[in-house]
Amino acid sequence: MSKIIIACGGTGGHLAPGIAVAEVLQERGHECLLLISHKQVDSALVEKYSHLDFIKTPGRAFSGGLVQRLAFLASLVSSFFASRRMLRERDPDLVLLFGGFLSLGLGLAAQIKGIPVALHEANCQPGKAVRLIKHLSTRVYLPDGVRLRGVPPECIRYFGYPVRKEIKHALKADAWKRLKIKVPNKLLVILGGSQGATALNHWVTHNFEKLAKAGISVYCVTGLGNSSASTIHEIGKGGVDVTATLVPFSGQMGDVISAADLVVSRAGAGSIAEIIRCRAPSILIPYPYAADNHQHANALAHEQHGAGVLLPQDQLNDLTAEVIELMFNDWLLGKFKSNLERLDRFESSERIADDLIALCDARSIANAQKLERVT
Ligand SMILES: CC(=O)N[C@H]1[C@@H](OP(=O)(O)OP(=O)(O)OC[C@H]2O[C@@H](n3ccc(=O)[nH]c3=O)[C@H](O)[C@@H]2O)O[C@H](CO)[C@@H](O)[C@@H]1O
Repeated sequence: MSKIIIACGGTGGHLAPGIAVAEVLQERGHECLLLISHKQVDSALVEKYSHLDFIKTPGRAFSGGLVQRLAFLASLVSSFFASRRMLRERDPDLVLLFGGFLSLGLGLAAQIKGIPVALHEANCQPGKAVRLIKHLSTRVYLPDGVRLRGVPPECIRYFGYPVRKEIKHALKADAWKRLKIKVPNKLLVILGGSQGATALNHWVTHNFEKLAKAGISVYCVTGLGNSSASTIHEIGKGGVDVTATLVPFSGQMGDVISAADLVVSRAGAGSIAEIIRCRAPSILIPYPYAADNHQHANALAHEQHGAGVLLPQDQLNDLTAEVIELMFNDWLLGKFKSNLERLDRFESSERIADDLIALCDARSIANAQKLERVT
C-alpha cells in the first residue's frame, strides 16, 4: 500500500480532479490525504466525500500589488514549514499537485525531502504555480497538445482531466426528475465554474423573458454567495409556465449538465471535462481576467475540436440570439454531440492512478536496493 498526499484545493477546478484520483487510489487500497483550502467552495464540494481524508491548510493566491505579494510570500513560507512537518509525520511515498497556491509549499518541501512530485496541469495555458514547480517534478500530466518548456519528454504524460466517477451522462428526463424541474420544451443550463459568474447570472435575469417566449427554460448555478435559491416564472408560447431555476451550488453536476439541451459556461478545465463527459453542446464564455487568459485557450481548443462554440465576454450582447439559434439547430447539436463522444477520455483517473502507483513502486524498489548496498 502506498501513501500519497494530494494538494488540490482552492477552486473546484483543482479540487474535483484530486477527488477523482483519490477515489480510484483508495478503492485500490492506497492511502490518500487531500489538502484543501479554507474557502467556502472547498467545504461545499467535499461535503459528500466523507469516505476521503481531507485536511484544511492555509494559503493564498499570488495576486495584486506589493502588499498582496508580500502576504503571498509570507503564506508560502508558512505553507512550506507546515508541509515539512506534515511530510515528517505522514511519510508519504509521493505527492500529487494540481497547481494553484496550495501546491507550491508542499512541492518545495517534498523535493527537499527527496519525495517524488507529480504535477497535473488542467489548462491549455499552464499556470504560474505549474511553471514554477515543473522543475521539481518527476512526472507532469498535461492536456493533449500542450507543451511545457524545460520538462524532458519522458516526464510528460497526456492522460487528460480526471472527472469524478459520479459525473456521468444521464437521460434528460431522468436528470430533470432528480433535479425536481419541469421542462416543457428546451433547457438551457448556465455554469459559472465553482465561484459562479456574475456576468452570466445578470444575463439570465435580463434575458429570461425573451428565452421563455422562445420556449427555453433555464437552470443556472449562480455560485456561493451570489444569490439564494429561487425560481422565476414567465408565460411561454401557448400560455405554458416556463421557469428559470437559480441555485447557488449544486452537488449534482452530472445531472445538471446532462439535463441540458445546451450549456452556457465559463471555460474552466473542470467544467469543460464534465461537459464532455455528459455530452452537452455548449457556448463557452471564457472568464476574461483568468491568469494568462487560460480560459480562452481552453475554450478555443474545445471549439477547434468541433464540440462547442466560443463567445468572448465582450460579445455577450449576441448571446441571446446565439442561444436561440443554436438551441433549435438539431443538425449542429448532433455534430457537437458526436465530437464530444470522441473527445471523452473515460480512463483519465485510472491511468493517472496506475502511473502514480508505478512511481511509488519504483521508489520502494530503489530504496530497498540502496538499503541492501549499505548493509
Ligand atoms: C476563475 C478561474 O480561474 N477558474 C479556474 C479554476 O476553476 P473553477 O473552479 O473556476 O472552474 P472549473 O470549471 O475548472 O471547475 C469547477 C468544478 O467545480 C464543480 N462545481 C461547480 C459548481 C457547483 O455548484 N458544484 C460543483 O461541484 C464542477 O463540477 C467542477 O468540477 O481552476 C480550473 C483548473 O485549473 C481553471 O481551468 C479555471 O479557469
